[in-house]
Amino acid sequence: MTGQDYALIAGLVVILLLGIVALVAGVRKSRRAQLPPEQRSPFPGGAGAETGERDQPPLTDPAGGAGAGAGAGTGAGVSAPTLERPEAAGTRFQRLKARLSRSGALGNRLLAILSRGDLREEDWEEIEETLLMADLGLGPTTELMDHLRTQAKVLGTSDPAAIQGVLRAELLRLVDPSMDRALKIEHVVGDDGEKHPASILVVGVNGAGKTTTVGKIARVLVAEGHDVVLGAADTFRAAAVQQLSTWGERVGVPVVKSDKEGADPASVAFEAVRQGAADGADVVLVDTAGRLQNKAHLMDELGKIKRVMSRKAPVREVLLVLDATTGQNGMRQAQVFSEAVDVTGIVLTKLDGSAKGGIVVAVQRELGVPVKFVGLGEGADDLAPFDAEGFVDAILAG
Ligand SMILES: Nc1nc2c(ncn2[C@@H]2O[C@H](COP(=O)(O)OP(=O)(O)OP(=O)(O)O)[C@@H](O)[C@H]2O)c(=O)[nH]1
Repeated sequence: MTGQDYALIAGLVVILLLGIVALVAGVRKSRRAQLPPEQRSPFPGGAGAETGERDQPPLTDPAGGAGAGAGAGTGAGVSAPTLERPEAAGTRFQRLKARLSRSGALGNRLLAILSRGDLREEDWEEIEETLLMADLGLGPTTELMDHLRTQAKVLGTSDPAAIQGVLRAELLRLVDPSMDRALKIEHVVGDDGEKHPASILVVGVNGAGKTTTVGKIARVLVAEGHDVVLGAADTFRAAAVQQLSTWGERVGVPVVKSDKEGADPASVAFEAVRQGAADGADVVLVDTAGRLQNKAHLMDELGKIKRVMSRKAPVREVLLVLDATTGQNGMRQAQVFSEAVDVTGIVLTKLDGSAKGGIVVAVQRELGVPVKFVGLGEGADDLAPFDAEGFVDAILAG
């Protein structure tokens, strides 16, 4: 070959390389175009001025990392699905709060009683009964009734609007707007002195809505511009793993799971944390199997999952998912779960269509930890950060 031939081949190689680079850049750009826009985040470290544009998790299985038979991936195959753009956290409560009022037996009944004007003993008893039926709990109900009666003596009960104002203020005080409800998602510094993703463990009884909640919280975080990894540690129910994979796929979030049914959930949880750190994710959310609080070995298993997840860095949050319709039974669950794994926040699901909003107060009192999210429907974005004022206004709206 002549020198000219070599020059021609070199030129062709350069053109080919440039073509490949342009193609890869084009694919990445079009993928980013499918992703949610940056939003102002209500969470610490959320998307904002500092975070800038960043790559999202890959759509196909990231390589390796299959300790304990666990692997990560969305199962999306070769063709990249169009990613959904989840609703930002800030607008959700406003959109969904009508569902609380619609279920509003509480507001309607209270307003009907108060509007009678001069309240008699049987009216007071009816108010008390209404609050108890809304699962406010005995202690908070007694407190509220005492304040209400005292104020009624001062203000007189011929002005229903004044008493309603007192009722609103008292309910708000009980719901406690001062509680810190932000999800703790700042990075944690591990024993190795390195920054690790915030890991969040999600627990609760069967059917409370854990898997759905993990998927929904992932969407909230993605909408806020965070990189998330999910851990499918509900290895007991094969459908739960598939369910979580679908949640992940829809927003381009990798899901760490095991190929083996009945695999050790602690191993899957550990692998999720490891994968999250390797990917440089912000948050790792781990789903667990539903368990009855009276099954001691299953409660011990939760403790083990948390310990194993904490090997490199402490678990940031343990969220207890409670079905709001289970009423006082939920309180017992809350106590036992809290003893097993130190619950740091509560997610109340199925508050849509339930007149049991008082459980917010009861469960916060019982555990001393805040309700952080409320589930208000089966739609993918029907989970909202809890807003104390909005909540009280909605349940009183009737
Ligand atoms: N209406 C309504 N339904 C909900 C809400 N949250 C969850 N659900 C429904 O509750 C059902 C159970 O949800 P899952 O997420 O599968 O419950 P789980 O706790 O993971 O179940 P196990 O793994 O069996 O313990 C599903 O049909 C969900 O759609 C909510 O806020 N409102």
